[in-house]
Amino acid sequence: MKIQITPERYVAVDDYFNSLLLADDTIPAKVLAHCEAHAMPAIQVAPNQGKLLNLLVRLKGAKRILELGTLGAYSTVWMALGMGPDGRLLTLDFDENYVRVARESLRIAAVDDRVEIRLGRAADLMQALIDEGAAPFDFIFMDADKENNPRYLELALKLSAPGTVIVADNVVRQGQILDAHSEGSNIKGLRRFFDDMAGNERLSATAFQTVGSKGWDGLLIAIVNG
Ligand SMILES: C[S@@+](CC[C@H](N)C(=O)[O-])C[C@H]1O[C@@H](n2cnc3c(N)ncnc32)[C@H](O)[C@@H]1O
Repeated sequence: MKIQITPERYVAVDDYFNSLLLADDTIPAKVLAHCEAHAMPAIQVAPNQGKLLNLLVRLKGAKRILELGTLGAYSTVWMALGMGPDGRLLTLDFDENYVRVARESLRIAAVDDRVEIRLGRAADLMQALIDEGAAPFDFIFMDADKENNPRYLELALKLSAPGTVIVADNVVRQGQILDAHSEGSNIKGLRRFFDDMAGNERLSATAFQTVGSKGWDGLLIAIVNG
């Protein structure tokens, strides 16, 4: 039998896995429904990627998490549920309307006691954390504008310690990452980000492609070396 590889088939495989493996994850599902009801752009992580973040947080035993790019707090909630009640998560976004929806998401998920949202430009807020001598984070999820990823990496390293895990979303962008001559600011930013990763002895990293409901994209996962 010749198997047809189609976008629909990738989505069907995700649906199959999610129906079995995410069936008990009812809280993030409620948060996603809340985001959809408020017409948030559907640019949040896919459910199986949210679960991956949750598992990575648990594998790491992360108790201090920084997120760049909150949107409706869907990924935030997945990570907050993974770190448990004694963890603290700080998430940054510059869009007041998104933050309003996100605050409600945190209440729906009952994690508002352990998650703080700061409103502003991610780079400015990260610099403020450095200036105030914030303790290192043990997990950093980069999911704001990709144009500034090189700057975010530089700042993230100042907010890290050996063992800090850094995850970055949307690093494939339908394969556009291969376009060395792209004029797109996001692709330029991502390509510089990969160059900076590659040339940095403090980091060990890998990246992989994802397909499914979010199209063809990918994640990068890195650890700060000891
Ligand atoms: C892809 S969405 C985040 C999705 C979210 N992490 C999730 O998976 O549920 C990107 C978010 O980054 C925010 N953003 C973009 N540029 C930013 C910047 N320079 N500073 C702060 N937030 C920014 C946008 O407002 C948007 O909410």
